[in-house]
Amino acid sequence: MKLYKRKDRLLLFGAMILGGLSAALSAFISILLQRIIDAASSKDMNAFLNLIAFTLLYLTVLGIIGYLEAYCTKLIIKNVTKHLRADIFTGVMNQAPSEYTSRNTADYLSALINDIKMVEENHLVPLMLSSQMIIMFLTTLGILFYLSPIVTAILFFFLILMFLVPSLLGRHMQKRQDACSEKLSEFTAKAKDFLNGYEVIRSYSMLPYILRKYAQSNEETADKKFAADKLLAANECISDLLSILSVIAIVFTSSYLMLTGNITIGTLMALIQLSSTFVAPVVMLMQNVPKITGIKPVLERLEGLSSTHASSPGGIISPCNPLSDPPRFHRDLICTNLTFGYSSDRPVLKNLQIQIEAHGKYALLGESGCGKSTFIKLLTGYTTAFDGDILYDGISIKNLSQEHLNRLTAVIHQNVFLFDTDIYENICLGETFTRQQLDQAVQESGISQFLTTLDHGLHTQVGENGRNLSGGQRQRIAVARALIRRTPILVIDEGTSAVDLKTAHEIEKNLLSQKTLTILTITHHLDESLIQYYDHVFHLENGCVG
Ligand SMILES: Nc1ncnc2c1ncn2[C@@H]1O[C@H](COP(=O)(O)OP(=O)(O)OP(=O)(O)O)[C@@H](O)[C@H]1O
Repeated sequence: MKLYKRKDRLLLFGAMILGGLSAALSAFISILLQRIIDAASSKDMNAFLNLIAFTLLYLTVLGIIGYLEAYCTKLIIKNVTKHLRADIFTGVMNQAPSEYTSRNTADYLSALINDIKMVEENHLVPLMLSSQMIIMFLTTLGILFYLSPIVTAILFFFLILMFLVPSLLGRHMQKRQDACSEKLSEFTAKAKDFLNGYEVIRSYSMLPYILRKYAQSNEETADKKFAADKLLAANECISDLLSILSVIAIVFTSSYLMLTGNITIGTLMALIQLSSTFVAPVVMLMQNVPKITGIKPVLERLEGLSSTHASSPGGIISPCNPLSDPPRFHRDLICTNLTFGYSSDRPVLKNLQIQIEAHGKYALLGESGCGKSTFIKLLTGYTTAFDGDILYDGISIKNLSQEHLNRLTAVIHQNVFLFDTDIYENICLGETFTRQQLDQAVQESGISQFLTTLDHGLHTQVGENGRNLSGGQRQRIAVARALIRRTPILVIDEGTSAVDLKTAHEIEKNLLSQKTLTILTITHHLDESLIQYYDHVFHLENGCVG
């Protein structure tokens, strides 16, 4: 994962130059101060008036450079966070299904929101500030040395002390930032779970229990954040103390130098002013370096999720064009000795042998938990980590891209997911279909039966995960979504279970009567009146087909 794209690196360079320029110019205020005081103490009116004009010019230039630098900084933050969000989202969505489901979705949300915020606050901003502070420090050092080498030597002593502190705290800071990011991710998962469970929480009066659990998670998250902040606070306190100490030492030393006639009052004032501009960058660096080093584990985690790292068997899945690119399936789908388990010690499917002829109608029957959905997952490319083989027209699934598989097989799931948009978009899913294709899918899926009751027809909003529709209506959208793509193989995984018996019967009968469609229906029990339409019924028991 590249944190900065080429354009951003140029911008970063520009911002650093401008920041450095602005910092260097700020340091020169001490020289200006020295000249003004010396002109006043020597009663030189001419020099005094010139200095007023110069100061006005100096402030204008400082203001313009300061604004440009701030503008570039904000632009970099915008660009980097935007492309990080894009990279991570693309990476997550391109993971193989088995990899995607191995993590909680809240982990992904936390990476996209919390971790990117952490990168902004603990990497981008401190990095920009640090580079600016380094230039400010070097310029101040040069001026200081020019004014008084003794004072510079004293400041150097404090400087070494100041640099020692962040290097001692850096590793602890890393651990605490990492722990904080993990806790935030856990907290997001819990909050998401509880919010999704709103209805169960209400109907089972479990709010006090949930509030207790939430409070515990909230407290643990706050504690982890506080643990990281405590270390930062200690770091800030030590650096502040050292900076005050160094200013005091400078005031005494330069006053002594003035008492002994070694420097003018203007130089004394300039040295005092410089001591604070010398210390300020060091303090800033002390406070920011641990943040930059501490964010490393978070960056590594984001790297693991980003699109440049994520592995996908078929690469990035691009949408296919249903009109120009018709899929082909003309012989059979064969599973030979198919064995798979989510853990190596507990196989769900054992030496499964199944042959499905093109255009045939098949049913797979089995009790709950016997592995029916797992079988469908394997057919549709969930993972290739199984024994045996799955052959589409003689080609192993391991040699087919995910995109190709998607064009061969459509699944109507029992639990339908709907996007929070209208019915039309939930059917077309971003692809373009003709009016005729859309009408046909709406008709065959049974959507037409309830469409007239909706004010906005196909453009009715379905709400979050389709909450404005009934379970049966949601399932009919899922049927239309699968049908409109005209994939040669259609898998119905209890896909009409939420529809009333009459409608389910009609939809299934209609699908089974389509001659060119290969159908595999997965169910606990089959509608007796439809058995005649099936070429074969498989019985799945203990992971084997009987
Ligand atoms: N992601 C997963 N990780 C671990 N085990 C899983 C996972 N998904 C399913 N299982 C287990 O695999 C077995 C088969 O589950 P599967 O969902 O395939 O059954 P099913 O026949 O479709 O059940 P149902 O008819 O109730 O939907 C079950 O014992 C289940 O606990």
